[in-house]
Amino acid sequence: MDATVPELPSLYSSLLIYRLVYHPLNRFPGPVSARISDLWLSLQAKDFDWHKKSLALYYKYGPFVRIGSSTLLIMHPQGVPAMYGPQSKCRRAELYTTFGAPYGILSPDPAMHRERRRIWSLALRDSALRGYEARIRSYTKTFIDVLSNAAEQKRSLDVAKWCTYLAWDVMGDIGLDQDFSLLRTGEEHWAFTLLAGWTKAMGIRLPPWLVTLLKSIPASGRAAQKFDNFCNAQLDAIMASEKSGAKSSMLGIMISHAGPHPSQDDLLHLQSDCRSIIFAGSDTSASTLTFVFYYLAKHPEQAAKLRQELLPLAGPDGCFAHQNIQNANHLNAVIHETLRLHPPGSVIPRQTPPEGIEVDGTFVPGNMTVIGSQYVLGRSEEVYDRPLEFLPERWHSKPDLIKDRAGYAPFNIGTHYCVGRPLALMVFRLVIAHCITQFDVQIPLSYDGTGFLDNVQEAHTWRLPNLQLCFRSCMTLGDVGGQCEQ
Ligand code: HEM
Repeated sequence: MDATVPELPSLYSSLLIYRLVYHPLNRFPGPVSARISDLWLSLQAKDFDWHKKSLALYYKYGPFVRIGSSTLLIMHPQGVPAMYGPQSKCRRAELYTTFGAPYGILSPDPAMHRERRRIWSLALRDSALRGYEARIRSYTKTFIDVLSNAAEQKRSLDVAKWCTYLAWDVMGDIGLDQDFSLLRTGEEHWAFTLLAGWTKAMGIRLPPWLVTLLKSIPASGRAAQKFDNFCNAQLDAIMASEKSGAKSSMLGIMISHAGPHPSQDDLLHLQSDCRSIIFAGSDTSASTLTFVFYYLAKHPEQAAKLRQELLPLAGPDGCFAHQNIQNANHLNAVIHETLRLHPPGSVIPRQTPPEGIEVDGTFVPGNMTVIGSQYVLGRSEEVYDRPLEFLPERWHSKPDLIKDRAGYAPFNIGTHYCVGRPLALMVFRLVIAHCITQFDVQIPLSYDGTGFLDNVQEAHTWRLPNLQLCFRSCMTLGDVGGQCEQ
């Protein structure tokens, strides 16, 4: 029977007493208000600095912190295999239902996820990646033209903005067979501005029931609908060209898999996967490249080391083939070290199985939401020696600087690990190799760059502030010398 209005106070008091006194997560420490309401997390996340706040919780309470009525933050390296690993029985948490599920690769249904993942893997297998390589090089060349222009004029440029344009152009072309020309025109595209607004709103981490409610309100649902329409239009455009035989993009490969007469379900899967290509593949790559350039500007000795490793691997025209650099130790180490310190998509929720899970001897009850934090693990003395320093050598010549390898999983592990990992790494290697062998990266004289890390925001992926850096052609370094002005 439904509770009547006079019964509501006693219902809420019982709920309050249960959450405060009898709840199975009660033995875990954490702020008292977090025990009472899941809105506590949204209030913390609303300033888009949850990464800093979770680190503060780790320092105050340790690796297990209760951050919601039934939500536990687990910042223990062994929590990674326990929550996400191949043997883990944890499932995707309810949050995923707000990402357009039940269709596409983000579906919480294991069988549906397996099938969509198989199709994504076809679009990202080695032979497909080889087909994408020349296109990545072509956008890298346009990116280098932008850097060269600024270098010739001895002015700095906003690396965060240009890396974002590069990432969007690459994903647009490889993912959707569309040249959005952001690098060439230097102009934003409205669809990406919309997506940025939407991911930022998602970064507030409202409880899933509230997100669903807000999406049903016409005004707030309109932006999401406009973005969905944009994605669906991309799909329609490729389907039209598919009929004339073009299968050169990830989405094209997925469409061709559905056959000449896709069912309504096939279409819904493709629409959802089209959104995932855009959502998962662009901001993640843009922020990683931006952080790489930031660290190379701060650590010129690392840039020199990279150059020394890479120059002998270049072809006669100065270009790099991915197969020649994919095993370059220091290049890979710079990427790993950057992802260790700034993992995009660090907060990944899971639901524990009814029997619960064990993390290094600590029992976590069943049917709870558990969340890891790669950001915190990347800064933990339990996982790394000198965790706050940028030391790529820990990934090859100084392995002692890593204490527990289980803690490093920026692409996640297990059934849901990032299917785009090989593509992302290929893009990073090609862009970094071409840029760092042609340019020296510097922080301008009049801008010390210290505010950059402080002002980075976290909203599912990173939201980056302006990062002004100078690129100086390696050829001209000798004759002019010194740093450029902002
Ligand atoms: C720096 C680059 C990237 C990072 C750090 C990253 C990270 C991640 C992480 C942590 C997950 C796991 C999410 C979960 O368990 O729920 C994931 C999943 C996923 N990523 Fe990435 N990603 C990156 C780039 C890409 C790219 C370029 C693409 C697309 C081409 C992509 C597509 C996906 C997809 C589709 C999934 C869902 C996989 C599944 O559910 O089976 N990612 N990514």
